[in-house]
Amino acid sequence: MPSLSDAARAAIQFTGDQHILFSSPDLSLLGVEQVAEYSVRPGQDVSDLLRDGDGVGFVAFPFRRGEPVRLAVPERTLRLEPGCDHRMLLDSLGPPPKPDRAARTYSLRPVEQPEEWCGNVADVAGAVRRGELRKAVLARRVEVVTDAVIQPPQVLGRLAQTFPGAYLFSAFGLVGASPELLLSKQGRYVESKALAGTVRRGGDEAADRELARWLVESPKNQQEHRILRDMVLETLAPHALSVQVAKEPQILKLANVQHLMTHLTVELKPDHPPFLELADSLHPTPAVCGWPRDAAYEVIDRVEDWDRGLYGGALGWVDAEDNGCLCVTIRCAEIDGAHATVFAGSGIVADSDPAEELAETRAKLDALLPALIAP
Ligand SMILES: C=C(O[C@@H]1C=C(C(=O)O)C=C[C@H]1O)C(=O)O
Repeated sequence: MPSLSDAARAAIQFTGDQHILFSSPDLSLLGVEQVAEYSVRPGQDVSDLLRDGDGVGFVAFPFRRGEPVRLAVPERTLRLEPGCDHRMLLDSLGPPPKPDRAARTYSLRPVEQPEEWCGNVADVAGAVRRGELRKAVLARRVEVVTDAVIQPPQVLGRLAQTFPGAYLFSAFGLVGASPELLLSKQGRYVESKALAGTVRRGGDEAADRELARWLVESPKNQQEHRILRDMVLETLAPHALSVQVAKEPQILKLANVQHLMTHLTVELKPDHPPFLELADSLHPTPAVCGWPRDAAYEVIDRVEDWDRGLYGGALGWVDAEDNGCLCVTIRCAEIDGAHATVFAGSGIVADSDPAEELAETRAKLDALLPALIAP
């Protein structure tokens, strides 16, 4: 297995926790040294900005369409190609600077009161039953307060252990391990791994299989998934020479939950739009917003009195040759010193049960909380 060069190690040591990192199972990128940050429009040609650095930029779409997309261009980007264990990058960050002292206390506080959030779920399910929209994704937050600084590299290291197949990121003030691929592009080929429909894990293989079968046979989850699958397919189809997609969703099994997943591979027409523009046409998908998009935004505005910021957005990289990879910005936390805010959302359709949706967000939060509060 190839290892990092000494120069790369030195660069990483040099940047301490100023690094910006995005890691997929087959490629890890670590941006180092003076990161220039720009606000860009998704249709903008960013290749000149990228060439001011070394040809790669880290990108974050906020949840809200129309808000500027953030592009951070590092002077140097370290790449680990397929075959490398992306955890090597994290390991090579070395032990994070020792906190003044170990954390002794942790407190967790749901920012949205669970009863109120459940009331909103019932309200939105009613709107779906009345035909105002087909699906909306409602989110909630948990605040973590501890008595020592939370170290992003440490959190990332724990997430990498628990979620080895995830898109890991530590960038733009967020740390997370997303299971969902909005879009990746290599030359004329794009891929998307759309997730919607969730069930918890069981205690053993047999229980997992039983729960997965329930998920596959659940009309409510199939409907949530179908809305997403159709939208992704219909958005990419006009640009496609060919599309490969299975008729039925697969099960994606994570450490905390199982999802329905549709994996699409598309060969683009030669005159296809650039990567960020294609990603923008998908974003935000019904996995994090709902459908129709405008009606879902309206419902979210009505019941959520906070700004999702980058949560529910898309995060990843783009290069000067118009290749790139963006995951859906979920299963993540905003870290600020000894304070973190963790996000989780859930797709609401006509027969959503508030208590079940609340339990689903709890299972999703389980992806992050142990990594933040591990002693
Ligand atoms: C919105 C989130 O997750 C999304 C919602 C899902 C669902 O409702 O079943 C499943 C996967 C994700 O696309 C989140 O984790 O915050």
